Amino acid sequence: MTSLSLPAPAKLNLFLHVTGRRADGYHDLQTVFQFLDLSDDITFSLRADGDITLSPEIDGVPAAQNLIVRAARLLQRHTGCELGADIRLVKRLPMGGGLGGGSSDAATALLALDTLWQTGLGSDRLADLGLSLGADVPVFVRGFAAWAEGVGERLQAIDLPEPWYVVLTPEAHVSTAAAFGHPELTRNTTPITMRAFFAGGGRNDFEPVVRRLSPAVDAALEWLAQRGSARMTGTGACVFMACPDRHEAERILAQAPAAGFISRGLNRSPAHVALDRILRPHRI
Ligand SMILES: C[C@@](CO)(OP(=O)(O)O)[C@H](O)COP(=O)(O)OP(=O)(O)OC[C@H]1O[C@@H](n2ccc(N)nc2=O)[C@H](O)[C@@H]1O
Ligand SMILES: Nc1ncnc2c1ncn2[C@@H]1O[C@H](COP(=O)(O)OP(=O)(O)O)[C@@H](O)[C@H]1O
Repeated sequence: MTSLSLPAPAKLNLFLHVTGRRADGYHDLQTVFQFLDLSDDITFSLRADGDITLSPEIDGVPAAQNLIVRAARLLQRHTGCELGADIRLVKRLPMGGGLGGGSSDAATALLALDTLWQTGLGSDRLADLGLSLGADVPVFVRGFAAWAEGVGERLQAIDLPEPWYVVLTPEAHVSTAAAFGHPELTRNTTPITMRAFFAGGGRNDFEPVVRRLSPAVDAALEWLAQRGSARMTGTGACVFMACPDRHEAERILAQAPAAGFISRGLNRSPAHVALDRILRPHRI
């Protein structure tokens, strides 16, 4: 195999609790991750000389800081692999919106290059490696919808309904570090059980602080909440609502005062579905 194309899907945090602050300054979380069928697409072509190239570059993100290139370099360093890759990125996921696009791109790079370079780490070790790039990378590497604890690395598969979502993308950039560092963030939410989540429990602890930081997020949440159960994903700025069907999601989006998209919730990452098809084309 000399080249490989894989999607890098978005995620939603169906709820997000901050349950404590750790000695290293990071925060313990409880969350549920589900994937969306909206993805970036990334093509990896083998190079024999060890170079990593990325095109096109993302405006404002130099290639060396792009999580795709950082993931590729990390895998090279970790395995001693002397191969390289030319990488083409089709970016569709809004950035900095709590949809996890950068982490998902990094995870897809780890999965694709582990295959293309035949470094054979597999998803457990890739997930450990990916954690050093970002707290959201492991769930994308593992590829199953998950109940998550710790900083998001302790994952347990969870079987969720796969509804159509309407997702609004208000014009706001909310820095993850600023949201975690906000003096008014609730940092001691009592952990809940999976049963309580399925009974409708859980919220996003970042909503109050992000609504105060961003009038656009506040307005989008207020508008969506008039139509059903609306929530913010991650540290924002995107907000979402599950709908009974695709038609209803389209209808709500058409009336929305902010830009957005509709997308299906998925319990299995499209990156894994695509990789399985490539590696095991004859399996039913
Ligand atoms: C909040 C979540 C929920 O899924 O999503 P996003 O809103 O970013 O999508 C994630 O936990 C975000 O993970 P990620 O975006 O990978 O964060 P990182 O780059 O690892 O961390 C950025 C900064 O946020 C703070 N941080 C992050 C995670 C965490 N559990 N505790 C923290 O205090 C730290 O100050 C860190 O330096
Ligand atoms: N491949 C990438 N795609 C998106 N963002 C990236 C990428 N590589 C690095 N970044 C940086 O990561 C930041 C967070 O991006 P993203 O993962 O889309 O948002 P979030 O963490 O809110 O879900 C971006 O603003 C950008 O500076």
